[in-house]
Amino acid sequence: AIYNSFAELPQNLTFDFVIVGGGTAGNVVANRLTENSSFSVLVLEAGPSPEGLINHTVPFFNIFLRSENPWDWNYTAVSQVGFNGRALHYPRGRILGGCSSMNGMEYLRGSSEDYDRYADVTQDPGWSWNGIQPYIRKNEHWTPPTDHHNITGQFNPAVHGFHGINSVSLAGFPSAIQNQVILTTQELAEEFPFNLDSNSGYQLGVGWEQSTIKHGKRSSSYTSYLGPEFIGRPNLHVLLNAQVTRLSQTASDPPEFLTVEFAESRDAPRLQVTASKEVIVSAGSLETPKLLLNSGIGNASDLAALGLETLVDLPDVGKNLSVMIMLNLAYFVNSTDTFDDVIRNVTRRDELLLQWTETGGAGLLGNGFGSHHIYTRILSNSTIFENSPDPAAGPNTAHIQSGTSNGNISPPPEGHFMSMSVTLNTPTSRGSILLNTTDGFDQPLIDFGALSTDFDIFALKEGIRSAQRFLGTRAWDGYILDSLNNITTSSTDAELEAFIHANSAPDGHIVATASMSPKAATHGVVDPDLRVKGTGKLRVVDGSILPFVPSANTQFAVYIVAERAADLIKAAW
Ligand SMILES: Cc1cc2nc3c(=O)[nH]c(=O)nc-3n(C[C@H](O)[C@H](O)[C@H](O)COP(=O)(O)OP(=O)(O)OC[C@H]3O[C@@H](n4cnc5c(N)ncnc54)[C@H](O)[C@@H]3O)c2cc1C
Repeated sequence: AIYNSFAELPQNLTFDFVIVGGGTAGNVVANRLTENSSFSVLVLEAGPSPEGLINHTVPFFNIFLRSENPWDWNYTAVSQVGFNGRALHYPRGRILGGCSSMNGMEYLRGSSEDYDRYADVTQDPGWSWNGIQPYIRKNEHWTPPTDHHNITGQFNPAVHGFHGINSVSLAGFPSAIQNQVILTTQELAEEFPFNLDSNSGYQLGVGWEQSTIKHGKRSSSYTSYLGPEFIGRPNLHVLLNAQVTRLSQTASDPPEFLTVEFAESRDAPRLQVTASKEVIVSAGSLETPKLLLNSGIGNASDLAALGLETLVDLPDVGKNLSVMIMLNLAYFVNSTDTFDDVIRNVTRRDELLLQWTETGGAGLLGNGFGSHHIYTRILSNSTIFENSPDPAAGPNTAHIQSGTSNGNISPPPEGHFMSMSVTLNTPTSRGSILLNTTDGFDQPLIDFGALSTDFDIFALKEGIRSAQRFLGTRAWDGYILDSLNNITTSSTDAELEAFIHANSAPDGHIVATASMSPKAATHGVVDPDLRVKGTGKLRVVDGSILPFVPSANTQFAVYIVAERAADLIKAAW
């Protein structure tokens, strides 16, 4: 069951596994471990349930969850030189389901080379593209779109799972720009070939957007993995409003940390629970390193500087942070059939919400805001590669990802738009998560290290130029009127660089703060079985263990990590 307070949790329970964080990964692990009725699991989640919160359920409304709100950790990152000194709000879900309860729902797998690289750098073939195939099938439940249109030619059924837990679907509402997008793939077929399914392992080209949406409603790790058919299991317990502040050492040689300290609020008494088998930290790429550091697991000199005793000297905790960087290009269009009015006109929004409610999820609101994804590479003879090695996982892995949308997600009061995102999928800049204080309720210092390499700036410039070539085809003639951002094909390199520093931002795809590495390696934080190095009975299972971002948004990779981790844990016990 799900409990709102510690007082509600039956006091006679004991737990084999305690999972810190009921987010994207944590709920998968909880579900899979409790398939074994002899395992008892407690999930401790800092936030509340999304039940009844319309902005979390209506897919299109995810755009209203990007600024400060009560279901967010409301982080402010440290000011970034690469962003002209801007200190940005950085959204993360503080709610059951974690970021899967508030993200953009885009379902993107990246390239097969991304996973083969994970296998290479960890020396564990289980993380390869072939190795993860069973977990793709366990996770994915392909679902028809709400309008039941003919989806032949919009995806490849052979690469999808139809019997998994988390729903994935194509949009159930046509986008007014979809024909122009497809025409562009014909007109500039060499640079932008149509790709029947960018999720096949071969991602390059232009594919239809797939989203974690079920019948016009968000499918998150909460709605799926803790769905009604699972949550009644007598061995599955989820405690909300329980923020874990520290893990306490319970054994040495190797050190174990089976006692978990948590509290319902900053000033509330600290409570404790002890697992008998393992503690699994699934608090996400920001809170996981913070928790390890607060528990004395991390770089000895960083810990000493805060007066913390080092119990396990693990220098890479919180280091190597890698995050994708994105820009949004918006263009005035010769049409009023865009979604801009849905965002700025409450009456229009209410009409559509009524339609969504009455039809059980149909219409524009039952979808995300994108239409297609475009994956491109920087040409291999490009000058940047004279001094910077190619950071992509392989020759078929995109450096840049773009998305087309029939509107602007933050439109000015007047005008109608189409927009193209430009995202750096292979960032080479690295940042860090460090403790600011030793209070588990305080925010960590989040330093993206953004745009600190020549490659990253070069790649974003190329991404803008590529978007301009995409929109410069006959397909868009007479439709695109003007650039909202004053970025044109005659903008100079210097103007593009100024635009990038002034406007780019990290997106939600952040990894590597508790990276996996080979078993014997002294670098990294977890081994390929996701055990924290130098400890016993302690694992990390979430986005933080990925040593590189895949060349795609990260929820898919996190679901797969969690599915495989659950199997590894079951096998161990
Ligand atoms: C705004 C936004 C949009 C995104 N859009 C997309 C998208 O469209 N497609 C895509 O693929 N990916 C997207 N992502 C990224 C993707 O959602 C994340 O990579 C993924 O969900 C992270 O999963 P996780 O399990 O690592 O962490 P989370 O899902 O963040 O889970 C961590 C959980 O732990 C809880 N927690 C943290 N600390 C504690 C503590 N001390 N005690 C108790 N509980 C704690 C949190 O509240 C949270 O529930 C987006 C992310 C954001 C923020």
